[in-house]
Amino acid sequence: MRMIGLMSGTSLDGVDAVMADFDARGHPRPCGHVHSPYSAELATALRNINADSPLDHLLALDARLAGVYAAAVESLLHATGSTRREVSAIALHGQTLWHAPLSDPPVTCQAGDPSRLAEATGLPVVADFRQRDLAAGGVGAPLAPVFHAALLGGEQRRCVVNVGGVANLSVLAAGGRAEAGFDTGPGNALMDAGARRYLDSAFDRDGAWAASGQVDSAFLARLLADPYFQRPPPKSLDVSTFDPRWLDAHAGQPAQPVDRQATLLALTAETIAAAVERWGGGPRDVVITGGGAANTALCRALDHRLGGERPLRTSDELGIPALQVEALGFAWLGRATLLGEPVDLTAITGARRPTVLGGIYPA
Ligand SMILES: Nc1ncnc2c1ncn2[C@@H]1O[C@H](COP(=O)(O)OP(=O)(O)OP(=O)(O)O)[C@@H](O)[C@H]1O
Ligand SMILES: CC(=O)N[C@H]1[C@@H]2OC[C@@H](O2)[C@@H](O)[C@@H]1O[C@H](C)C(=O)O
Repeated sequence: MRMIGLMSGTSLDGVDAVMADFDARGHPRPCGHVHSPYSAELATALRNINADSPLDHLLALDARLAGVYAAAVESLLHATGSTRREVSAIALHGQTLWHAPLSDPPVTCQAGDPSRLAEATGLPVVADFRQRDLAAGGVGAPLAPVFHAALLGGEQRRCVVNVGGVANLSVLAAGGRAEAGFDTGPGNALMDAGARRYLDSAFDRDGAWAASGQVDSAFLARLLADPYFQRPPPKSLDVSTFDPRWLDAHAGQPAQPVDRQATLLALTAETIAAAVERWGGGPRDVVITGGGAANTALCRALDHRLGGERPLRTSDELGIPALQVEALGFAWLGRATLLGEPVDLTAITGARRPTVLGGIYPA
């Protein structure tokens, strides 16, 4: 079976589209990747969504994103020389506009109308993966632990950390089963906001700017006092939880922007390392995926902070490029949906029972 996985995450950098071939045992092999960046205007429109955004504006973005996804699929088909007939379906994460698993009722929304995507591409689309988990009593995220187990699980106990806009951890038991997983806190989003503001750049390449500043330990301690970091799993975040307003609500910010950036990098490294230590369950190796794996200063800080005998590795070293893991993972989830296979997130999201995730929109 050949699937297309589409992931557009909380960094709002664009869409990762991955072609995945599954072997008879259901193991996916990535065989093509394109990244289609969002225009600056679209990224800003998405970033500015809030509780007061008008419904017609949200619906227009929903329709518009479907067009962006359709264009990414066309680019991927072209880049891989594949025809539509070879592809079973597209698995679409969509763009999270809202995620409030603790509100009453719990809600989550991923935009990018799957009906329009099916119509535009002529391919079936599997989408809305998080809704069923919420309906079954789960917190709707992270879903990654189950596909991290399938893609990156091994003989040894292992923690996999994805550093996107938000960071999330998967705890894999020896043999590969996912035994826990949750969002640890900020990933790149706060650092990206600093880079946009002070470097006029989408992100701080290699974390070089942050690495040239001084960590403000007192300010870092105030940020680390946020109760989210101590709360036991299951737990998941909306990107708006740890946003620049959250940061600005803390007194005593470093006077120099570069020191603030250094402190934000330390915050991401510290909250991930503390989560691994507290909930990672005994000796393990740690693998990093997502865009944060390209931030060499962050990897250095995390490796140093973990201080383990085994050095931090990127998923590239296990054969799956860090920027492709999530899109490949959604291809894996989409295949399970097509086959009617329930996914067991009970130990991760707190769902009451395994469910078949997502909806199928026929071609
Ligand atoms: N060379 C690099 N140096 C530093 N940071 C980088 C580099 N390349 C990518 N990044 C970071 O990775 C981010 C994109 O990561 P990724 O695509 O994993 O995020 P995402 O999928 O949007 O997020 P999420 O996992 O939260 O849904 C960029 O916004 C940037 O912060
Ligand atoms: C609601 C939502 O979109 N959550 C994302 C986000 O980005 C990282 C982290 O927060 C994770 O919980 C999740 O994405 C991955 C793919 C997941 O579900 O595992």
